[in-house]
Parts: sequence; structure tokens; C-alpha cells
Amino acid sequence: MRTPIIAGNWKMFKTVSEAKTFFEEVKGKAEVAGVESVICAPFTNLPALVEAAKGTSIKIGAQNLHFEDEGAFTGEISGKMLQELGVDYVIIGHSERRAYFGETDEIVNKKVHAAFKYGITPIPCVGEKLEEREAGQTKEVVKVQTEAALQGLTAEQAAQVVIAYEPIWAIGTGKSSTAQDANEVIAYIRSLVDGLYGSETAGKIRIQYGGSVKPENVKEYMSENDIDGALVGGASLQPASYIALVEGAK
Ligand SMILES: O=C[C@H](O)COP(=O)(O)O
Repeated sequence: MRTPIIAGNWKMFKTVSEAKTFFEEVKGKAEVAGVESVICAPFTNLPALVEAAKGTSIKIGAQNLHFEDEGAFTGEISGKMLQELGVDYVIIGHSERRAYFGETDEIVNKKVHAAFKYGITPIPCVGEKLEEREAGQTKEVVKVQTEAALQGLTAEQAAQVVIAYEPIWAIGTGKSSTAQDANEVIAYIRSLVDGLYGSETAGKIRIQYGGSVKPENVKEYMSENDIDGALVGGASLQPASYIALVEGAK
């Protein structure tokens, strides 16, 4: 039995004071038995959010990390630093990082390993561009990205990973993939995990859908067999909407 997981990805939104206000409003509400609730915030918000989340069931995540422990990498943050803060999750290889910051499958894999080194659960992101979908290449694209992200992990580690399937054309566009289409790709990703690690690991790994998920459509996705939750951008920014997403995942 896989626990559904709703992760809000705030992207580059919210100052520290805005994050604290948000948390006060969702505390006790975005906490639903049987659903894991995660907020992935900008680095600057993490200390305050980790502190605020103490004694709650809400987990805090980062949106990126560097794969080295430390070094001359101006502007970067390492897993070692995140571990000391007490961060539980980290998003890796979001399509925005791949598109705007040149992250490759190889870098994504190094970051996944770095997260495990510091006891942080990675949420690697995979997904096709519109032209790839139209050319019938969706499965080919997610196969390459998924296998690269998991490369070198043990079965035990792979079972802990949370994969986010986000078709790029559905991100922030209001054009969500149908629940059936998303489920088909997610079931395919699970079959890839089966091929790599066997059915026990494939049965344990959680795979989220992301792309224009809202309180109004979250239940449709959650009713599909292979979809274990959602990685949500825009609709995770308002407390009422975030609470409704977590409630809708039950
Ligand atoms: O990480 C979240 C995704 O990029 C989805 O963003 P969105 O919910 O605003 O479409």
C-alpha cells in the first residue's frame, strides 16, 4: 500500500514572512491521516519552515541541491547543508532546471545520489515536451530520464524515491493531461522500475503526476491506480487551495 503524497512546489515564490504566514494557515489542516503533505520551498524559507513544521506531520523539501558536498560553486547549496537544516525531501531535475539551468540526466543522477548520501528523499522529475508528445516519443523520453535518474541506486533506495511525471506542456498552462493519459505514462514508468528492480520495488515506488493540478481535478488523478499523488506548482501557493489538495488526495 503506497501512501499518497502531495508536494507543493513553490518555485521562486514567497519571502520568509510570507512562508511563515502560509504555514500558520495550513497547520493542522493540510494534515490528513493517510496522506503525506510536503512543502518544497525556496532555500531562504527552509530554516523557518523546518522550525514551524516541528510537531506537525507536514514535511519540508528543497527544490534543488548541488551534487558535491562543498566547494567553489558560487550560489549553490549542498545536501550536507540541507541535511543539517532537517529537510526531508528535495526536488531534482525539474523541467525548469533542465530548461533554464542546463541540468542533464547525468547531473540529475548525481543529485539523486547526493540526496541519499544525506538522508534526503529525492523527487526526480521526468516528462516530455509538447513536440515530443506530438511525435509519439513520450515513452521513449521518460524511459531515458527515469533510467538515468535511478542509475546506480540499490533496490532499497529506488523504493524510497518519489518520481514526478510532469509533461512539460501541462506545467503552469492550465492544460492538464487527462487522468487516464497520465496514468498510462505513470504505469509505464512503474513497468520500467519493475524491469530494473523487480515487482516488489515497482510496487513500492511512488509516482506523482504534475501539471496544472488543482483542488478541482486532484481527485480524478488520485482515483487512477498508478498515480500516487501530485507535484503542484501554482495551486500550492494559497493556503486554502493547498489544504484542499491534501484533503482531495485521501
Ligand atoms: O512542480 C510543479 C509543476 O511544475 C506543476 O506546476 P503547475 O501546477 O503550476 O502546473
